[in-house]
Amino acid sequence: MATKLTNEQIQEHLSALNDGLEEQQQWQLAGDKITKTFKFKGFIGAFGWMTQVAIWAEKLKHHPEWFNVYNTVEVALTTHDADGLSELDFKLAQKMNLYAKA
Ligand SMILES: C[C@H](O)[C@H](O)[C@H]1CNC2=NC(N)=NC(=O)C2=N1
Repeated sequence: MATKLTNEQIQEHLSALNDGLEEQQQWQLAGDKITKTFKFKGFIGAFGWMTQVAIWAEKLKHHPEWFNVYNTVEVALTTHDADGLSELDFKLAQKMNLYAKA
């Protein structure tokens, strides 16, 4: 079962996650969630990325909240079982960044 991170741990993880990313591409802390909007080349770009992420989400047993319109995917990550953010949110966020680059 995932453990809820402290505010200090969240700040550390967030800095590491956003390291080297332009401001537009950074994850934001929004209450008990981290959020980011991803843009792709068209719907197939967006949906292809979602498919890759979905396979990872199943592996991690950790699933995103997301909303897709055409080439845009709005993502919010949180750990429902922990009632806050856990390591798993940052693991999944890292994978999302990685697949968005490829
Ligand atoms: C049993 C199963 O692993 C849990 O219900 C998982 C599934 N996916 C999950 N995803 C997210 N985002 N938070 C959870 O607490 C969570 N729990």
